Order: sequence, then C-alpha cells, then structure tokens
Amino acid sequence: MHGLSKSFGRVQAVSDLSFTVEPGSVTGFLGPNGAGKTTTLRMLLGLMQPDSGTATFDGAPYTTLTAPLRTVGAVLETAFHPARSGRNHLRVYCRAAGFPLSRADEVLAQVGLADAGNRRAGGYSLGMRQRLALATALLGDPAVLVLDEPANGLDPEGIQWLRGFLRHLAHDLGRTVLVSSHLLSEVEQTVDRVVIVGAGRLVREGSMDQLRSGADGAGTVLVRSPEAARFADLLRADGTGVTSQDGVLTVTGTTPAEVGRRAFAAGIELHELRSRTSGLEAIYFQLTGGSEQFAAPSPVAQEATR
Ligand SMILES: Nc1ncnc2c1ncn2[C@@H]1O[C@H](COP(=O)(O)OP(=O)(O)OP(=O)(O)O)[C@@H](O)[C@H]1O
Repeated sequence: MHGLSKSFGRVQAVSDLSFTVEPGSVTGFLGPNGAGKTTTLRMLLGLMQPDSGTATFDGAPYTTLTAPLRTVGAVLETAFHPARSGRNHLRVYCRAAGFPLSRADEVLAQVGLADAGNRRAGGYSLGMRQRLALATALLGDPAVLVLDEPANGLDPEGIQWLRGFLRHLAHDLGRTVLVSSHLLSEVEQTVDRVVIVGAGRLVREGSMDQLRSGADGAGTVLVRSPEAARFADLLRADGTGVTSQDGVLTVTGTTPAEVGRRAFAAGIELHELRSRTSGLEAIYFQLTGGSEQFAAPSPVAQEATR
C-alpha cells in the first residue's frame, strides 16, 4: 500500500497509509473497530477506489492482474447459497475460473471439510462457513492470502487449526498471508509481523519481537538473581540505570536479551529475566489508545467527570 487514502463524507476512513507485506510470513493487520482495516482490504482487492494512493501486488493493481485467483485469495465476508452443498459451491467457482472440478475436493480436504462437502452450506456452523470461505480463497492456489477477521466464529480448536494452517502456508510454502483482526491476543501466536492502524493511520509496523521488546524497542527489564548486588554493580559500572529491591533488579533502557548477555558473560546466575512491558495487549492499547472512532468512555474517565 502506498499513500492510500479514502473518506466517506466527513469520515476519513484511511489516511495516507503505506506499508508492505512480505512473502514467507504471516502479517497481522491490526486496529480497533473502525480503524479502516476493511476499507483498506477492499481497496487492495479492487472492490473500492481509493481517493489517492495505490495498492499493488508486486507492482500491479488487483484490477490489472492477468490471473487474479492465482495471485490473491481473499476472504472478506462469508456468503453462500444456503441450499447448495459446500462441494457444489466450490465447483461453481471452479467452472467460472476454468479450474478442474477436482480442485473443489482438494481444497475441501485442505480445510478439513472433506466429510461435510455434500452437506448444504446453509446447515454449516459459523466455523464451517469460515472454512468453506477459506477453501474458496484457496481454489487458485494463490501466492497471496488476505483474510478479514478469520478467527470470528471459530472455536478454540478451530483457531488453533487456522493458526497452524496459515503458518504452514507462509513458512513452508512461502506464501504471503495478511490477516486482519481487532484483537492482538487473537492473532498473537499466529503472526510474525504486525501492521497496526488507528483512525486510518499507520501506528506501528514491525516484527512481533520488536513489538514485544517494548513501545520504543528498549524498555524496563526485571531480573531476579542470587547475585543481585554484584550484577547491579557491574551494570552500573557502564552507566546502565539499575534499582534494587529484595534481590530484584529493575534495569532501564535495555532489553531482556542484552541483560541476559551481560549476566552470561559475567557468569552470573539468573532466576528470572523478563520485560516489564511484557503485556503485549497493553502495548497494543497504548499504541491505538484514543484512536477508536466509537470508543466508549473508560470507567476511569467516567468516574473522573462525576
Ligand atoms: N461504505 C461506507 N460508507 C460510509 N462509511 C463507511 C463505509 N465503510 C466504512 N465506513 C467508515 O469508515 C471507517 C472505517 O471503517 P472500516 O470498516 O474500514 O474499519 P475496520 O477497521 O475494518 O473496523 P471493524 O473492525 O469494525 O470492521 C468507519 O468509521 C466506518 O464507519
């Protein structure tokens, strides 16, 4: 995406948004409700015209792709003819796209619906519908997979299956996978990278490791060690900020990896080493806080105005 913008009347849904999604990894496209995720994905897939900017696949806009279904598979919303079986639903798409009808059975098996292929899609559970939508997106064996809130309606087992499946597509088959969600916790274990948006703007782009290491890359690290005093002296010797209480050191402006390295080099035994900014969800809220378009006032704010 390069400089994408879109407004609806006075609502600026997407504002000068630029980011890149790479093959071989699963990227989470995150932001609170109304942040502009669906609008962005619709522009990416040529379903909506941006006011300005471009969304391209290897440099080509969706509408100019010569084999769109082989390039991109997408699940934006799940709608099926209720009386049609899952298999027939897929066969209709095979026929329209010129794929062999046997592709329908292949993708049904891929998403774990082989046994339900002959049943009416209208009788499918929400989770099964999600799987059928995913199967439809996979028909062209596309290089890029775009999924809007795919975990919606899935039970924990389904979410775990989806996690493994998406990671397999990206890591083992080198596909590009972009998954939107409004909950970081929902995709935390699935994604390698995140693109976080708030109020239509890019808030953060980077790896999960970068996000975990704190809002600005270096944070506060807690260390428990039977040799706390010696370690504190060693860290202080080169100007690192350290406070000590009850054998627990609070080290500022660094990362757990760096502190661990220093301890290892000095042969100091550690019993605990963790980032104080370990609450990923807290970082996410901090990054997107105040950007939710229809945010309810927080209980604290309500309290304060009483
Ligand atoms: N067709 C439309 N007409 C008018 N306003 C729209 C339209 N589509 C989206 N919007 C508005 O644009 C903003 C972004 O919406 P969008 O659906 O892209 O957000 P989202 O991040 O996908 O949110 P959610 O997680 O709730 O789906 C919202 O304020 C929404 O009300």
